[in-house]
Amino acid sequence: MPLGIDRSHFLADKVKKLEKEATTKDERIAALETENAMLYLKLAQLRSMLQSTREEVSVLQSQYETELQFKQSVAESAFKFKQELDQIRRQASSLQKVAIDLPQQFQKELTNANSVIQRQKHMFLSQSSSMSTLQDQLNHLQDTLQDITERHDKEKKRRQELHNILMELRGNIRVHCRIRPLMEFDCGSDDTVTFGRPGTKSEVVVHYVDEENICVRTTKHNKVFEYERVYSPSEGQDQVFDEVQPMLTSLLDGYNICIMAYGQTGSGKTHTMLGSHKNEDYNLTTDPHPEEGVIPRATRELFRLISEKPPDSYTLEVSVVEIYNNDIRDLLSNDSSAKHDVITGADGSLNLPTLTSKPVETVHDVMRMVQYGLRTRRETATLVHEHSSRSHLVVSLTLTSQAPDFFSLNKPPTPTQEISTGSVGGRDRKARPQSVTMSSSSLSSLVDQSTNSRESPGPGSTAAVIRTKLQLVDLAGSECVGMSGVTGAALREASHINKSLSALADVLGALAEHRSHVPYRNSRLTHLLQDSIGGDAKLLVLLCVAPAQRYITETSQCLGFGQRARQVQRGPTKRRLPSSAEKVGAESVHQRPRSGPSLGQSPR
Ligand SMILES: Nc1ncnc2c1ncn2[C@@H]1O[C@H](COP(=O)(O)OP(=O)(O)OP(=O)(O)O)[C@@H](O)[C@H]1O
Repeated sequence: MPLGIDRSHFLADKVKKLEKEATTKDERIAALETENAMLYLKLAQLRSMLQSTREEVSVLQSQYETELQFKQSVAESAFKFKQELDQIRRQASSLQKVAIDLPQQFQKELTNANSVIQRQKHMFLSQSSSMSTLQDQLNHLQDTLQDITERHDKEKKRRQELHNILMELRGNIRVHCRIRPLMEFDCGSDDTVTFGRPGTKSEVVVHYVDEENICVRTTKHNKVFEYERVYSPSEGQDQVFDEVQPMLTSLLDGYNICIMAYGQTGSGKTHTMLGSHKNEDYNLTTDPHPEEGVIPRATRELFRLISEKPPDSYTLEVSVVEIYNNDIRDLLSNDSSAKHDVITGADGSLNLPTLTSKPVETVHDVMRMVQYGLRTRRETATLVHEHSSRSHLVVSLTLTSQAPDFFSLNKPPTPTQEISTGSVGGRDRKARPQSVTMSSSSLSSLVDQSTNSRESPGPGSTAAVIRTKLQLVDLAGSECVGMSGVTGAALREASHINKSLSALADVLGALAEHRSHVPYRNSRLTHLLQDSIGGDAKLLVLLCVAPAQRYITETSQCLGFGQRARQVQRGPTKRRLPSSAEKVGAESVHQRPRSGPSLGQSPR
């Protein structure tokens, strides 16, 4: 083969091949381009699908996230619930345990409580048995105490009775002592702020110890005084009168009675005997008043006792006398300045023949008479207090029994007493013998007035007349002239008061020491009260004391006076008897030596 032909062939072939290949390729390209377009389309479709898918995915994503969150929160809640559940389970299981233990524990505690109750019950039973033993012992002790108290009271009463009998047998003077409360005027010129303070003049130095003892306590000494009865400052008028009351029955039994208040000025004598100055006119009423004193109370009691007796069997008369500057003045007389004197009768009896004596029928009558007398009684305002009594006041109540059967109305006489009767209203001295034996000098005049005014029982009547007298004495107060600050006439009064009171003390001293001479006549006071002091009246001295230091000298003197009075022994008190009266009256001077020297040696 030639090289040029072959090569063109080859090239033609080749071109042809290439052309074929190119056509194939073009076809291929067209196909590919179609395919590519298709693919683009598809791609677009796919893209839009992708887009929507993406959106869906995003929605789903967000849903998923929401769900995831929800799931998470559910999971969290579930976890929490689980935890709570676990806790509840745990609690339930512990509760279960407790529930299981509880009955056992309860049972245990119940058992314990039962045993405690049993123990307590046992203790209670043993305690209540010891309590009841103690209660029994207490009851027993209380019974014993009550028994002892009753026995003590009985013994005390018995002792008091025996003491009283002994006193009566000896003829002792009963002495009571009343301590008044501290009053504003006890300060004197001191500052009232220091009222009652220790170291001041109003300091309380007089102390109530018990019903029978009083103590004076100062920086220098302590001294105890004993009396039949001591009244504390808190005891009132009624308590004082409770002690006085039994004496009044004696008056109806035929004994003379004298109650005398003694003490320094301002110590409460007038308060005790009449009542408080604060009560207008000392309470001149018929009705009882809590503050009224011994005089209205005694009068009321006398009328009460009389009301228990047959009508008209007793009559009462009153006389009111003052001893002022050693003169006796009749405060019921129209002429109260007239002086009266004690007259000694032929039989030795004492009389005040000129004295006024008024019949009385009610307490009001008596108090009206006393009031009348008080209006003229001398009073002066002193530095101690504004109503200082400047005279001794003696209110006498004379009781006349007109009972024909006196002794059936009263106690039977003792064998030593002589009984006879006299004709009432007769002029024969034997017909009115009791009047002569009266301790007061006013008696004779009273006898004359009353016997004359009485309706006489017919001739041959055997009616007995018996007179007894109640003397109620409010003494003027002893006073320290410096302290009371009186001058001029008042100083003279004070001097008379002090003199008469010291005469009274001298009489008691002489009686107590059984001296042969008893100086009754040294003063009108002692002369007037001679029969009551040295004679046979039942005599009660009411000492009145103020508690303040400023009066210590006067108080000590007063308490000493009381001690001296207690030592006086006058022999048995004599009962008034209708027939023996004159005899007793005539003998009164001579009989006294039997009871002790003091009784027989009164100077007449
Ligand atoms: N126990 C008492 N309770 C209350 N007040 C009392 C008591 N005792 C006395 N008094 C009062 O003290 C004052 C003086 O008393 P009272 O006038 O009785 O004294 P007195 O001793 O009679 O004096 P004088 O001797 O100067 O007349 C009065 O205001 C009185 O009311």
